[in-house]
Amino acid sequence: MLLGAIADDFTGASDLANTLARGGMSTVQFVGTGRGKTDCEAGVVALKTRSAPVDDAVRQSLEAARWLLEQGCEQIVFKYCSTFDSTPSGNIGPVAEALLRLTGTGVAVVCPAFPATGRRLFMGHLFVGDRLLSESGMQNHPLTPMTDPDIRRWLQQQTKGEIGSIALDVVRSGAAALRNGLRAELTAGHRLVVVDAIEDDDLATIAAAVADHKLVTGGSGIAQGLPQNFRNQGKLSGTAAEVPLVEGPGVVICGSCSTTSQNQVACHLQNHPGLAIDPAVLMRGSMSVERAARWVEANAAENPIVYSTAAPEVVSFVQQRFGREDVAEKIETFFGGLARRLADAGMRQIVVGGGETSGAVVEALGLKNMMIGPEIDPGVPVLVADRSGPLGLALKSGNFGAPDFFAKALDRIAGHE
Ligand SMILES: Nc1ncnc2c1ncn2[C@@H]1O[C@H](COP(=O)(O)OP(=O)(O)O)[C@@H](O)[C@H]1O
Ligand SMILES: O=C(O)[C@@H](O)C(=O)COP(=O)(O)O
Repeated sequence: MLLGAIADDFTGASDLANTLARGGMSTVQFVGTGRGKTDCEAGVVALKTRSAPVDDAVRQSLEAARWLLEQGCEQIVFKYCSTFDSTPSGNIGPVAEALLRLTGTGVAVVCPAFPATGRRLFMGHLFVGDRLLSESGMQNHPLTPMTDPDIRRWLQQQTKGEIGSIALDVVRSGAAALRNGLRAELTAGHRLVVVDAIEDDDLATIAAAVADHKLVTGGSGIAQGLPQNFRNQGKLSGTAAEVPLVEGPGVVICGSCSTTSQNQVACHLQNHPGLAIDPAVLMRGSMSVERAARWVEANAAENPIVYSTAAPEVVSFVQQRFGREDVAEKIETFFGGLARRLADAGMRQIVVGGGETSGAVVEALGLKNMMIGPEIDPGVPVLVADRSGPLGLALKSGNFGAPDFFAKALDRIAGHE
């Protein structure tokens, strides 16, 4: 393994794995460490640490990094969300600082930009499309409401060290100027440096500037140029793994409440049967995995959807009543159990909406690793795992994908255009 990545959630991991695979590195997404096939050029370890307690997130990330370094990785990427999902008390800052120490790195870039999905960083401020992050809908996220678009200020609340920043004009001056800028930041005692990027070319410049950095942090955009660094050194084989097609039956599970997911759920419901999961009903114990599974099986021929997706006011009402973490855990456990019950009974395609939800589903399925198939929409590939035969998956970030993503994902897993 040449490049090792640690992703703080499962949709983020598949987003990054997709970028590295498209960049020409043979890539595997691991669920936890030390398991399954390691003969790849890039390994992405998917963790579910985005909303975990800080100490837990740091411990798991360090364990993953140590394992990747043992596999021979020359560079470690810490992948977080392109909308910088975190709270003022963590976890991006503490994990990044712990990885700086572990890898003996002086300075690392911080860049969540992902222009293909509208995430652009200018003067340290993050935009989603034409809106500041804090007006993009992300301010209503159920677990990590992003209420400040200034990434320097947000990250500063999470770290012990002082945060540096490099503006777009330095990036546009080229990789050498950026390297000098990073050195100056290090001299000033800034070891995590927020770097502007608004176009793919900016990301390519940043990637070239950090070719010899042991640690790189960012969204998946930052990884677009990294395979080229290894190619320049003649280290890539140029061979990609064959990923099998997987025919149905299929189901969609959505626990994301983002604006994008709300539209995608509504779109899928126009032509497919749906089962809405009311968290209050779940909390009272009046809906069981078995009941939902029977409903899915009765509708299996029509690619049904099971979802807890709801509007912000509905989400905050139920959170006030039962507690934010308790509700999230109940829903995630339910969806994990549902996926396992369905896969045990022969479901071969599972499309999931939401990062935490995807983590719960993949962990409940007990998968070891996943091969990376074709891209469905920017940032979301087909994944194929082995679970008594091939199991086709798509793990969709809450904010990614076209309105018809769910139907398209099921088609793509089966190899239908
Ligand atoms: N109706 C709801 N009310 C409250 N919380 C919900 C509801 N539906 C889902 N959740 C929780 O909200 C979180 C959504 O996070 P996630 O799955 O990561 O989606 P996203 O990718 O949009 O961030 C999960 O923990 C999920 O269990
Ligand atoms: O960087 C991104 O936006 C995604 O890769 C990602 O991390 C998705 O997280 P969720 O929106 O929580 O699914």
